[in-house]
Amino acid sequence: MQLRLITEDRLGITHEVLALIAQRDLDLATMEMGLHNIYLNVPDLKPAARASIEAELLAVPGVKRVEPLQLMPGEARRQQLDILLASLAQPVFVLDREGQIVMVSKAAQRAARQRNPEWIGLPLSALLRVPTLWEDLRAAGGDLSSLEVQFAGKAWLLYASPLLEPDRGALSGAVVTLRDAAWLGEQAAHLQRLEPAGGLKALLGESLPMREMRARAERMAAVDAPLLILGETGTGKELIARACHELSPRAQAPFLALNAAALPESLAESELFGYAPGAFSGAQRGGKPGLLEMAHGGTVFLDEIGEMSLYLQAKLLRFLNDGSFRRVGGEKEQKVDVRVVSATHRRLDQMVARGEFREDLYYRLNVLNLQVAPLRERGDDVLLLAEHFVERSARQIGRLPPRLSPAARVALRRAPWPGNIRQLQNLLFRAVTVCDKAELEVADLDLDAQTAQAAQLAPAAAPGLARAAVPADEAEPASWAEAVAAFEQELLTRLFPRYPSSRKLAARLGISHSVVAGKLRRYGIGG
Ligand SMILES: Nc1ncnc2c1ncn2[C@@H]1O[C@H](COP(=O)(O)OP(=O)(O)OP(=O)(O)O)[C@@H](O)[C@H]1O
Repeated sequence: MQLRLITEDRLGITHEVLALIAQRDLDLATMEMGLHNIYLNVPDLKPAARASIEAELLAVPGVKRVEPLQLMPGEARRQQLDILLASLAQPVFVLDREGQIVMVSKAAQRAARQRNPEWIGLPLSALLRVPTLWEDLRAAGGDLSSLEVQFAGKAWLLYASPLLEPDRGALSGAVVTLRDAAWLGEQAAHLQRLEPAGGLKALLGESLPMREMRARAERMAAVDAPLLILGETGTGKELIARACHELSPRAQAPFLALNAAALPESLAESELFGYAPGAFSGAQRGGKPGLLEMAHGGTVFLDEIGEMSLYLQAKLLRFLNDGSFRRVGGEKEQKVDVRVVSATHRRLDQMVARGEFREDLYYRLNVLNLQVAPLRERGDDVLLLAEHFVERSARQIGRLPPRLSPAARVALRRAPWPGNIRQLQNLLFRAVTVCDKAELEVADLDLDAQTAQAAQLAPAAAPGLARAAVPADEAEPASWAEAVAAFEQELLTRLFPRYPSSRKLAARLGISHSVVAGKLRRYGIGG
């Protein structure tokens, strides 16, 4: 039987309690002390004898209360620790000051498929076959992160935190956690998910192109094949890719995105395929898994695929052909199961014709495809989205959402939106944060010169929205020359944000620089 004595803080009280137990000829298995507490484990004490010993203990000066106890505090702590070690999802090892294992999580045993491995007392360096592990850990003050090691036949990343002596701060051991590529993938997916997921419901819009696109996306999400999403910049291609992942059987595994245009070739390669130990000088000694490994079982979204170098295109093609690849600087073939969803604002078919994109890769990526309509072809979705963004921006900064004046609605509806939904979203966020009026006027919208001009060029002003809702491209041109001018202006307005100089535009369109410069001046594009 176990007892807890609540006592005063009096010198000699413990001796008197021990003497009393000894007088009764009882065997004391363990005893623990705390402030105002004495814990006794007396196995031979029978419940029937409890009342009499309690009376004797209470007679000791300073003993205030005596209670039965389920578990001694040390035993309770050990049980809690066992539960903790069993609940950790990753292999965890607690090391002593010699780098020897003193505690192990159940996940480590599960990973190694061993029920009662004899690891306690073994140096972790021997188990992980990294002879210098403890020296390296000590040199790093017990603090190491993402060192690649082999354990139970697969690669893990090792993270260590120091255990320090309370007074001297010297290293008294370390807690070492092993994390696999899938865990890293989940973390990266959380970090990449800037907006709450919401499947196809997150894709607002009731226009015919949007309804058709959602229906098609729903069908394609379920088919486990590469998907290519085509559409202008800012039309929601990434949102659609996420929605397709969430609706697919891979929804529980990570969705990881790489923007091929945002990184130089070598960085994009190591991000996507990872690198092997010692691949670069200065890189982490143990190598690093890439997005493909981290997204195993899930989806990798390759944005701006049209910007991918020919070298990376070849490497990606090989992966799409047989699911295998090598890390940068690595010898070993890796095999993973990942669905590739890619997107571009470029005409890949034309790039193929010009030899800028591999034809074989184009067909591999384009097994399924989705075409996303630009905002100017989505009719009244502009207003629906505008109200949504006004509401959301107001909520974010904690103010009441302003109304859109009728004239502001007409202007929004007529603008060509070369940057599509992203442009609309940014413009309204700016307007809602800068202007504190209850109604946003056209002037508050800060439509840039091109957008404002195009809004004015659109069909005659209408009092209601019904007439104003006619898209600019459906208006009857007065003459051939006006139609050509409208086309040129629309094309240059749309391309200018991506090729923001007459030289870049001329190179993109394959015409002379002076012709482009003249037209930009004529249409007042780019200042
Ligand atoms: N239908 C929609 N409903 C609500 N928000 C949308 C919709 N489409 C896009 N958005 C929002 O617009 C912004 C741009 O979308 P996204 O990044 O998906 O476009 P994108 O086509 O991938 O752009 P880029 O070509 O530049 O990579 C995001 O903030 C997204 O949440």
